[in-house]
This record gives sequence, structure tokens and C-alpha cells, in this order.
Amino acid sequence: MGSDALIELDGVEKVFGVRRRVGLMRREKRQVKAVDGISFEVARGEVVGYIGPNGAGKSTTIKMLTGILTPSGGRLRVAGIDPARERMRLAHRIGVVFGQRTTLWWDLPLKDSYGLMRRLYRIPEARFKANLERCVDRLDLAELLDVPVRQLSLGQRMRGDIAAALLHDPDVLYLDEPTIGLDVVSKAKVRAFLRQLNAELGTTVLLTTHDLQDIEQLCERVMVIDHGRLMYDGALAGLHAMGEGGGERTLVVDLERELPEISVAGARVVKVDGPRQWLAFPAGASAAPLVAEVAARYPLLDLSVREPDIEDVIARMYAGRG
Ligand SMILES: Nc1ncnc2c1ncn2[C@@H]1O[C@H](COP(=O)(O)OP(=O)(O)OP(=O)(O)O)[C@@H](O)[C@H]1O
Repeated sequence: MGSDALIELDGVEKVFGVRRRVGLMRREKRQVKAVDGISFEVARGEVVGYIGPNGAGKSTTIKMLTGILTPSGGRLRVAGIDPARERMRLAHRIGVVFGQRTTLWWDLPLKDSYGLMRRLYRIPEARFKANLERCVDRLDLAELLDVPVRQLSLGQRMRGDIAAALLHDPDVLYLDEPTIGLDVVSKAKVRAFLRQLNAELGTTVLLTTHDLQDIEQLCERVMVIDHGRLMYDGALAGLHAMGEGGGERTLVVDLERELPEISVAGARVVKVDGPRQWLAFPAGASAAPLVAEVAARYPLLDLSVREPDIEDVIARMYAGRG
């Protein structure tokens, strides 16, 4: 394996035994192969997207990379460490952010959570201060430090969680859905911060997300996993090409009242729900002429453009192969 690889997986597998009730009395034991022989390497300083449909095996992979789960087979190293065997030693080298839950103490002000982290990781005072100052400045946390975590908005909490994951200077940062549920402004802040972190400190980032813009704005390399297997590993551009040109974007139109399907050149109505209609158009085309036409011809309250999501791109990738 390459010597400057920070993350190395060779034929990694994870099998879960699940008991299922069959009829009234019997239980059947079944095995689920969540990860089915995955091999890849991530070099120091790379920012890699790890994407795939629900249940593909992404979280299971990340859990093995943190040492929470032990692989059923294959070989796995992070910073030269076998995660499941030396979980505590690895903890000093990695940072983890799960978008759906916080690692912060719910009832404590943010700064007290950070103080506990300092003791937990035995971070030297000077280093802790420098890292905290940097995160507070770059993630706009100054006004939030005295606020208990439970009072923070989702976007504020996420920024707080990202800072917490970085106080001990990890070499690798795993991000599991870091922008899920965030508004546009918070998403932009998080992405800008991660770009800067990678550029300035060379932190290696492995990111799972359902938001294609996270990938477009952060990752030069993307891996697609499905049914526990690696289906694609390469540049995002190549993934788009396999997905037949990147698919379609959607114009979401809110009309003043319910109307029959509207008709606009270059787009087609794919869904109607009361006064709201969804129009699909090629991802490569400009939305401007469509917006102008809709606004000129129909009683309009609001509209927005939705990017294709990862599920769409992957679905087309498979369709393109078939
Ligand atoms: N502890 C477990 N016990 C049994 N089966 C599990 C366990 N954890 C995950 N699985 C199964 O393994 C498969 C992969 O799950 P995983 O959570 O890794 O997918 P994912 O790609 O992260 O999906 P999502 O995008 O929905 O989070 C799924 O079929 C899931 O039901």
C-alpha cells in the first residue's frame, strides 16, 4: 500500500447478524453484508466525498474507520493505526462530526463543552487556546460560547460541533452529513470553513452527504458505494459523465392559485401539488429564460431552482450502464 496513504482499506467487510420474526414463534437468523469487500486509499490532504443511496454502507464504513465497529474481514488502517484495536490512540488523530447528533453536552454552554474536550484529549493549554481562537473566529462562534447547546439553532450547533472535532488538531476529519437540515447561509459557512481548513492545515477530509453541492464545492474525488461495494472512484466530472450529462435541475414554481399544468418551452412539468408545480429542465441549461417566461405568463408568488441530488445522479449512472 502507498506510504503516504492516511486511510487504507483492503477488502474490508462488515456482516451484521439480524434476527427476523417468521410467523408467530420462529425467529430466523439472517446475515446482512453492509460492507462487501471495499478497498481504497486516501492520501494525506485529500478531500473525498463518500456517497451512495440510503443503506449503501456509508455509515458502517465510517464507524469502522473510527473503531466503533470491528470489520468482519479485510484490513484497515488510519494513520497507520488499526482502529478497532487501538481506538483510544486513534481518537487523538481523528475528528468526527455526525450531522444528525451532537457530541456536545446538551445543557452546558459551548465553551464548557470545549473545556471538557480539552481535558478528555489532554490538549496542551497553548495549543487548545490557539485552535479555539481560530475556530471561534472562522466559524463565528464568539457570541455563542456562553449559550447552552440546547438553545443553539441547528446551523449554530453544527458549527459548534465542527469546532469541537478540531480542538485536538486531528489529521483526519470524518463528516457524516455535515450540512443536513442547514439553511443556505449556514451551508455556505460550513463549506467555506472546510475549504480553508484543508488549504491551510492540510487536514484530510472524508465526507458523506446527500447534497451534491457539498461534493461539487469541496471534493476533487468522489467514491460511490452501493450495496456495500465501491461502484466508482474518481473525479466528480467523470461521475456526471456516467450520469448522462448531470441530469436535470428542477424549477419549483409557487403560483397564486391552482392551475392546470403550465407550459414552458425547454421544461416539463413533473409534479403538481395544489398551487405548486415542479418543472424539470436539463442541468446544463440556464434557468433564466424559464424564470422569465413563467413570470411573464403566469400569476406567480415565488420560485426556486433545485439542484439534482446525489440519488438522481447515481440512479442515472446505473441507468447509463444498463
Ligand atoms: N447495527 C446493525 N445491525 C444490523 N444491520 C445494520 C446495522 N447497521 C447497519 N445495518 C445495515 O447495513 C446496511 C448499511 O447501513 P449503513 O447505515 O451503513 O448505510 P448508509 O449508507 O450509511 O445509509 P444512510 O444514507 O441511510 O445513512 C443497511 O442495510 C443497514 O440496515
